[in-house]
Amino acid sequence: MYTHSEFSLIAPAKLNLFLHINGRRDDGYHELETLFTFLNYGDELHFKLSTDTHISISGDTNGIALTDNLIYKAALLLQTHCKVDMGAKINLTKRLPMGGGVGGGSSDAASTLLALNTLWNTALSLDELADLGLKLGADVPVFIKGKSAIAHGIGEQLEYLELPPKWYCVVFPNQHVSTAQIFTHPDLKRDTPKLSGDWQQQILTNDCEPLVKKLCPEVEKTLQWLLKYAPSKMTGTGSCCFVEFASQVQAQDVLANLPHTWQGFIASSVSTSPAHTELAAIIDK
Ligand SMILES: C[C@@](CO)(OP(=O)(O)O)[C@H](O)COP(=O)(O)OP(=O)(O)OC[C@H]1O[C@@H](n2ccc(N)nc2=O)[C@H](O)[C@@H]1O
Ligand SMILES: Nc1ncnc2c1ncn2[C@@H]1O[C@H](COP(=O)(O)OP(=O)(O)O)[C@@H](O)[C@H]1O
Repeated sequence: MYTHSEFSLIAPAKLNLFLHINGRRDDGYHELETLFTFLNYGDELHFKLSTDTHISISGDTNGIALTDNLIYKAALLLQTHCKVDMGAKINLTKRLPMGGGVGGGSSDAASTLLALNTLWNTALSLDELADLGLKLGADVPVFIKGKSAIAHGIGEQLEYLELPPKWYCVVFPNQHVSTAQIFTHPDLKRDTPKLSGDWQQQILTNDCEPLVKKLCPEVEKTLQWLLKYAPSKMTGTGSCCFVEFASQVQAQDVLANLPHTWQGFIASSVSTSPAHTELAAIIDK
């Protein structure tokens, strides 16, 4: 039984190293194949147990109403599902750009479920938490499971794999892209055949990239600018773009030269989500 009453937990960024869209289901969701990796960089959440059932969020709420915040939705879902008679005071330090394709909202939700499952001693398994998380967003289960993976289905069927660690420079071109807008657009490419054979021998792209480049010229500019350094890609439905390197210095060099109109960060990839690594250390204390 976990007996401490407060701790902090990271909500890491993800990158989609490729994203193929294989079709559209009758409910509007898309069948995907996408490679998720986690970064050692993210939002910071602080959780403090309350003896009443109130759930509050302070810090960088960025104008999102309490009941719309995925952190609140996650906390309420777990509280209701497990009939918990405690609450939580949650503080958010936001570092991940919103609507940037690095999964900040989904990661915040997943870290909230992981943290409160510990703080409230609800003892749900990762499978049970992932099933709950899927109600909040297609990306939440991968953050709950916390292992780099190729996702199938709508993003919830996970095939785990180890990836060699790399350094990334991730650039946010100061434009937010709505996932729903991209997935409802008539021009989105939706007919990429499913992967067969060794995926590492195939051409792996992001099917959202051509459409987002057309809709957001700043994304096109960012991808072009990054090409000076390495092959550039967009993550998820955008708008963040990234380049991959073997060493930190190479990633740092790109960041040092970034035009002032954009924002960026560098981070290394990890096969296990840093939220899981941190939580294991907290529980062991
Ligand atoms: C595309 C991806 C790839 O990682 O990333 P983002 O760019 O958003 O981070 C995700 O699958 C996004 O996951 P998430 O952001 O949790 O999606 P949801 O909240 O469930 O859905 C947002 C919108 O996208 C659509 N959607 C989402 C996932 C999917 N496989 N098909 C869809 O058509 C939904 O219909 C909804 O209108
Ligand atoms: N805690 C949160 N952090 C970020 N976005 C949130 C949060 N709660 C709700 N949202 C909503 O979810 C939308 C998508 O956010 P985010 O996950 O950052 O984008 P993406 O899926 O492109 O990475 C935001 O535009 C915002 O309206």
